[in-house]
Amino acid sequence: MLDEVALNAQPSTDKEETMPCFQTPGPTLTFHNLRYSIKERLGMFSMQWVEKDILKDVSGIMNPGMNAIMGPTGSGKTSLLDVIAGRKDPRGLKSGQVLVDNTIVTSDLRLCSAYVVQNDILMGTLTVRENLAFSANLRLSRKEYSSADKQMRVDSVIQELGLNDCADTKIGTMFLRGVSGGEKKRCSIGMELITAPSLLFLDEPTTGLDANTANSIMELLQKLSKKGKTVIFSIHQPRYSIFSQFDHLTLINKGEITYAGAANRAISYFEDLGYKCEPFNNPADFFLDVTNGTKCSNSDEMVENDNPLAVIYRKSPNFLNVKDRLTHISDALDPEVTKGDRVGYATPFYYQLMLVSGRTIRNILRNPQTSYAQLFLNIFFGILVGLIYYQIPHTLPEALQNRTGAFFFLVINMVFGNLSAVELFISERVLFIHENSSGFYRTSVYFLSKVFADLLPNRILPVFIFSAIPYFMMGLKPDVEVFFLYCVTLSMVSLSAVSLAFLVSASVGSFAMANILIALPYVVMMVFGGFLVNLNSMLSWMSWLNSNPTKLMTGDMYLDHQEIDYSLWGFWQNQVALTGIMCVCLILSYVQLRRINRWK
Ligand SMILES: Nc1ncnc2c1ncn2[C@@H]1O[C@H](COP(=O)(O)OP(=O)(O)OP(=O)(O)O)[C@@H](O)[C@H]1O
Repeated sequence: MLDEVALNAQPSTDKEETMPCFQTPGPTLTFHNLRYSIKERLGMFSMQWVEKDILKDVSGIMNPGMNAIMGPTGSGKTSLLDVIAGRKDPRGLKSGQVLVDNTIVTSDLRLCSAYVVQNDILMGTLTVRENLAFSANLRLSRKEYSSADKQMRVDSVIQELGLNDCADTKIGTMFLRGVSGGEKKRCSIGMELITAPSLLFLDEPTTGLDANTANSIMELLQKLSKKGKTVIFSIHQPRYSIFSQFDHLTLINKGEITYAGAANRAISYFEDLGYKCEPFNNPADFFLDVTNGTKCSNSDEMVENDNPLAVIYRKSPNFLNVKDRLTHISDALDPEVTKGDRVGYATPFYYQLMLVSGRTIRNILRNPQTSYAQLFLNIFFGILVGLIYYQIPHTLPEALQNRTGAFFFLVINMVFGNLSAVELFISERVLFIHENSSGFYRTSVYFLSKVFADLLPNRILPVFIFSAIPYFMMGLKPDVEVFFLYCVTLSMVSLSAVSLAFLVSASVGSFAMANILIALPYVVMMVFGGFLVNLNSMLSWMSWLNSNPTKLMTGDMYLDHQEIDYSLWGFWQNQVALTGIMCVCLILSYVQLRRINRWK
């Protein structure tokens, strides 16, 4: 399906459109008096919350070029980047505005600007080219770009980023060695460059890379900035060759700006304040030392303050100049005109579903361990049950005991054999959040692609194989209709178990939590299912927990003895109940996926 890029050249008829944002040359981004706070509990068990400001009255201007945000760990550089990129929870923004080319932007800016996250988030089983094609197919409108255009865009991004040699190499997973760290970072940048954005945000693009790779990534960004793009990035401790590529530098400490202006004037700014950068010292290290307070000033002007450099910066000509420009922009601002509120998906629902399902299937085929294990487990347990209960006799007491035992075993296997479904949304949670919040596809598309690509191949087909083996080995009724009903019942049990696993998977972010949550209802159902505990002796106040005992179908005599309704409706009401459980769990899973917090 990913090859769609080369196949389908027909124009789209859907009515969706992308926002034609920020064409070259890159926009100027300004931010005014940003105050961003988070809520923190007073103590571990306290019910009281306090507000902590992580950005305090921050203002600035970023023009086309290389704009670096630097500061010590925890100073707020990622928070500033996220707020101006519209990636941070808007509820935390207590005051301030972000403008792009003098127009207010909403947090939907994230859907039409490019943001490269710190930890590369790519589909590991796909090649570099396939990942880029996925981005191109979903994020370029079919009205404006034919398949050939998209193909050309992918090729030119590969060319531009120097990815020719690894274009057809897989990214790599835990089990599969793939491209190098630098190539992965380039591919992550390429995923964003596919839309030819003129505004590009990057969170610590050099972290985790060796010096040379970091340098080449920054050279690449500089090349883009020279073409007129506005490149804004946070960076921790760059070497000199990287620092010398910055056009504009914002230094931040404890959520306040301590310097903002031309990067090559920062040294003289601090020298004027009495700080001396020794010869051969890396200016970037020098600035961090100054901001951290590790370096002392000879100046008497330093005031006794929690963040003295921020106080001094606010009185500096640099800041007064920024303030002046921001006031002019604010005065000319039309509050009715906003950017970012016309943002829609570039491609229609069915097209997204086709591409995302295609990728999911391709991922399963290239990472088939779970599917093989599922199939093997089903065949193994099918034969095991068949051997244990081989040709069940028709005479009492074995007829009854073996049949109830066999059915209990079959149902338990259906339930516990599907525990692997809990990993479905957990393992790809970060990828889903990133792609969904970047406007690749709708939540419903991702959910349905998982349902189609997992339920059918992994959960229904193996059940039929599993069901058939013991059925004939046990010597149950050789009747097509009865065999069909037996398969339907086991499939429904399997689907209900998978749906419950989906719900848990969509609700929590860790496997440990998922295992605890999934085991609980199964154990309760097993105990109160009527097989392990005599229902008649069950405490009356707990009897509401017991499920319909008609699940134990062990022959007319046994059913009569147990006062079980084995009429037509008596049988089908179990299927209806299982279908109900499945539908409720699937709907709730979708609701949970929608509720996942996409904000940082
Ligand atoms: N969503 C959040 N919840 C709680 N605390 C947060 C949140 N976002 C940021 N913070 C806090 O705000 C402060 C600034 O965080 P931020 O990640 O912006 O710093 P940073 O300069 O990028 O640090 P680093 O270099 O270590 O990534 C930190 O103390 C951090 O713990």
